[in-house]
Amino acid sequence: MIAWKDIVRPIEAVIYKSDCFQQAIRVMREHQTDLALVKDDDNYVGYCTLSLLLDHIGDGGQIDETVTYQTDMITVPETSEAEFPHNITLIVSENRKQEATGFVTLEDARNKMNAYRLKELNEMLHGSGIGIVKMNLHYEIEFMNEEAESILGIPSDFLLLRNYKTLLTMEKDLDQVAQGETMINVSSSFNFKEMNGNFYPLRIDGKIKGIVHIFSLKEAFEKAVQELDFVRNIYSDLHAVYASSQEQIIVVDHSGKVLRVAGSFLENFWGIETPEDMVGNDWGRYTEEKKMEPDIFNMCVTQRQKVSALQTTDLSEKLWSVATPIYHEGQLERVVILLRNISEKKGSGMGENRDMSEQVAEANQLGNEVVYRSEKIETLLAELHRVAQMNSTVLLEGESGVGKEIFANNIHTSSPRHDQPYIRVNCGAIPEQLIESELFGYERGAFTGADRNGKAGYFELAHNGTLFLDEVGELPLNMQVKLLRVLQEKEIVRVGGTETISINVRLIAATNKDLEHMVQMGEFREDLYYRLNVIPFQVPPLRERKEDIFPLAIYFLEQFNQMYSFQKKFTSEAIDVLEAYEWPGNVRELQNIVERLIVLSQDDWVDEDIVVKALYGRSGSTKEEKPFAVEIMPMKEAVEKLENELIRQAINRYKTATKVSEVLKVSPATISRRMKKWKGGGENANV
Ligand SMILES: Nc1ncnc2c1ncn2[C@@H]1O[C@H](COP(=O)(O)OP(=O)(O)OP(=O)(O)O)[C@@H](O)[C@H]1O
Repeated sequence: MIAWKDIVRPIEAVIYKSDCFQQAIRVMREHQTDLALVKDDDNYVGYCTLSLLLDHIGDGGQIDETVTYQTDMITVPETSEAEFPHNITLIVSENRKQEATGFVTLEDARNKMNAYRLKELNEMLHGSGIGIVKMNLHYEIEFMNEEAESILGIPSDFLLLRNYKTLLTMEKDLDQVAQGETMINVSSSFNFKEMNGNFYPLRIDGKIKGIVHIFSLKEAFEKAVQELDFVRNIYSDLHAVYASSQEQIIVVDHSGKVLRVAGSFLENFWGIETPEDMVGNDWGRYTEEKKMEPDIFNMCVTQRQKVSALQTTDLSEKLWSVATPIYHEGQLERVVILLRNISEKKGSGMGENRDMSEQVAEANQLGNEVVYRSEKIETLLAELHRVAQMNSTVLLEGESGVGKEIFANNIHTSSPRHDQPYIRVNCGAIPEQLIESELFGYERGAFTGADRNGKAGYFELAHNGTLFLDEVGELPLNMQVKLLRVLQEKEIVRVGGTETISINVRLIAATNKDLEHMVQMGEFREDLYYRLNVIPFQVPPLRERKEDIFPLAIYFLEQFNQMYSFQKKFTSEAIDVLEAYEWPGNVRELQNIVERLIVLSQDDWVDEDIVVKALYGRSGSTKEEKPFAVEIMPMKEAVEKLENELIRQAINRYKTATKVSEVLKVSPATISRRMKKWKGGGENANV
């Protein structure tokens, strides 16, 4: 605000109402001014100007006559804001004691105000790259800011009062602006500088008094437009990412006001229909209503660090949250809260919908809980549960470590046989010569070293229950014949015995081999294959159900935390890296990695860096070695990075350069060239 005291000048030339013209001339001469204030006793009642005196004499008046004066004058408090009154020419300011402290004519006041404003504008625009030139209606430059000087490359001393119109080269006609037209986005050049800007008519009291040119260097302008475009693209990309993410992102300012809500909105949790309903509200409102507990925002603000927590909502659902504080110059500015719905991670046990911590607790006891979130596993489990009610043989196929055993166990526990024995046999782990006696048992004295009393085999032990033959593809051919016979006749004869024993067993077989291919190669009996393949199920590899990585990682983390008495947590970036990995070793590999991470991490946070190191055998902190992530970089570099990442992932999955080239539809030479480059120490040398 500009106050009157900032623009008035001291009162010096004063005459009295009763003084004559001669006295007025003397006072003005003495103070070298053309204006004197007129006083009546202690009050100022008007002012007398030199032109008034001249008019008086010109009209034949005498100089010894009593002075005449003007009264279009007001008195204002000196601290009030300078605002221009109508029909007034002179303003006198006074202090609290109502003593006059200064005066100013309206015209002077306007000029001073303009000078102030220009100074302020100049300061505001300092470093902004925006130049301002003000010219009068003769196009003479009357003012230019420092930015204009530096853009034009010529000091204002040299340019002031020069004709801007003749200096500037442009296609448009400045006369039109002088007539009131505003010109936007006009290209012009001056002193070899290309500029882009707007011309405005300058109106004072409704009349056009000049022209203002506001401009920036064209290259800076174009760069800004490109940057804006870039930012806009990133913004819409981010929105697309948010929209497809399974996370909820809430940005809260330091005072607790919700600034932004993005991502898959967790409508079920709070009964809030759209993200907009939340923006502008106080975060405390949601915690007061016990929408989520504990209050992750408060935890983050008080602990002044990134925190994570399992939160319960008022509908008893579970969220896994990470709150990250953002500081600016040491002050907390915002907290970014990332929420994941983990209630949807269903446990399979008898179809209930249980949350993560219950699953963990139970699984710790049982160790056979199926943790998942993907549709694929949901469908698979639903089918397994249906099949579990019957007695049919089930064949579980899938890569090593996908969880076949856990699904087999699940069939048993959800079948009517669940309170009967469940026997698991790893066919690949029993020495060949013992397989028969292990499966079917033996009679006393059947062979040297055998138990004196004889022993029941797995089939007998599993009577009325379930027998799970894991790695069934490892059975030698002669055993396959015997197994087939048992399956057909539903009876066994112990080794060394003669008596047939009826058995009622539900068989589940599993393999990570391609049994059909083995049949073609003569390595597996076709008749047994069809016997086993009554109801086949494919357990999909982890890379085809990436949604399961997060719940599984948290599940194993909790298990190992308990085992090692740790309280470690993943950062969300660490989870991102886990989700981006291809997991050739499937869930077993994930389980092993989580254990390694928990043991290796130095503090309570398992971060991105350590995960990258564990998965790729190198540190994530070296820029080139990070797994692919969107970041701002030169396009060429980004393309190469993407190509490297594609090739790396393809190698992880398909192992050979020929297959990789087939999948990526490039020549094998391209792949091997790139691999050579890595080996030579270039990017992704550790792939
Ligand atoms: N969905 C799951 N939820 C919880 N744990 C799982 C899940 N899937 C696999 N696991 C765990 O991962 C490990 C490997 O699983 P499992 O042994 O069942 O795999 P598999 O397919 O039978 O492997 P293989 O073919 O090598 O025998 C086990 O410790 C198992 O408990």
